[in-house]
Amino acid sequence: MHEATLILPAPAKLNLFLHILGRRPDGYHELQTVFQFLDYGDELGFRRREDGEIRLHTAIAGVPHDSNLIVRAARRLQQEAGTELGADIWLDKRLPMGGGIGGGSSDAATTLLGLNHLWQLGFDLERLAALGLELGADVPVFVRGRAAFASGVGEQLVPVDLEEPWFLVAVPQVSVSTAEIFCAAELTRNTPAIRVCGLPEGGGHNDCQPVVEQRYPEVRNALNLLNKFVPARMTGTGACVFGSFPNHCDADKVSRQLPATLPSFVAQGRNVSMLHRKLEALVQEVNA
Ligand SMILES: C[C@](O)(CO)[C@H](O)COP(=O)(O)OP(=O)(O)OC[C@H]1O[C@@H](n2ccc(N)nc2=O)[C@H](O)[C@@H]1O
Ligand SMILES: Nc1ncnc2c1ncn2[C@@H]1O[C@H](COP(=O)(O)OP(=O)(O)OP(=O)(O)O)[C@@H](O)[C@H]1O
Repeated sequence: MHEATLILPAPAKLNLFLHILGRRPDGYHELQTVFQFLDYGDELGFRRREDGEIRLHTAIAGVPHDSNLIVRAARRLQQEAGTELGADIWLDKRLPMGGGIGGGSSDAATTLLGLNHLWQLGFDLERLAALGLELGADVPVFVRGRAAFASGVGEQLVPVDLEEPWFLVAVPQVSVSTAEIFCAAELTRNTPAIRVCGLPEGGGHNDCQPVVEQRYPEVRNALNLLNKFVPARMTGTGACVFGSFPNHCDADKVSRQLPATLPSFVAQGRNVSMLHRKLEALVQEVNA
């Protein structure tokens, strides 16, 4: 990482609710959700190469180099731009995999924006979000960097201005496959569409939660534990569960009461992604 010339965050997201409205003929699900970013995430380092090679120097156990979303995002951007430049990339992985907090998708988005900057491509967010959607349904929101009400398969985004509470995120020690939950016969797919963009009255619900609770006792236990202190909900297709607090101190107090078998972290909800804050600061530095 110390050889990197550009270091950027890849923040986590929460799905504050997740309604499944139906299934499309291609198997993807129509959904409605609200995404908010956390001020906690992975960190990526980049350095330009002149020989066109894309080299990720940090391995993730179980993910081959060429399947890593970081490498796939870099190659896709390279191809789209027709550039002969390449990159060395380093990753400080902090987000749990299969946690429903979007780690892989956020890494991909940071790669698209980071290399767009490093290679001076000048692609706008619209174009980068379209490339991101080819890599995963959750990538566009990370590319756009604004808390959003999402519909379609998660790619139709309307920015929303939410409160920015502190969240306690508990991390059950299990990885949940998004595809497995969306394929589940018992998943309900008939929540009526809400018409106003934002949080529904009562905060909505997560249709994936009952399915995951049934199949993964670790997630059920985490919800039971957290529910003793605060109304708890699962994010995305799990495994992480969260509750919100008005300040850091209250969230921290509860986190210290959770058993050692259930790791957790405290982070603030953010309407503007840390990635975009950092890139805007870089651009201002250059212009100063
Ligand atoms: C559950 C969410 O995390 C909510 O933010 C996302 O919708 C999932 O986004 P993601 O992890 O980027 O998902 P992808 O990598 O595109 O898809 C993983 C798998 O989830 C299923 N999938 C995903 C999104 C969607 N709207 N409908 C689906 O049915 C598909 O079976 C797909 O094979
Ligand atoms: N850079 C990466 N970081 C994490 N996972 C990656 C990466 N590249 C590829 N993957 C693969 O993607 C899978 C999903 O990872 P991810 O951490 O994004 O899950 P998630 O938090 O459940 O995502 P989402 O909320 O988008 O469903 C992993 O199990 C892994 O096989």
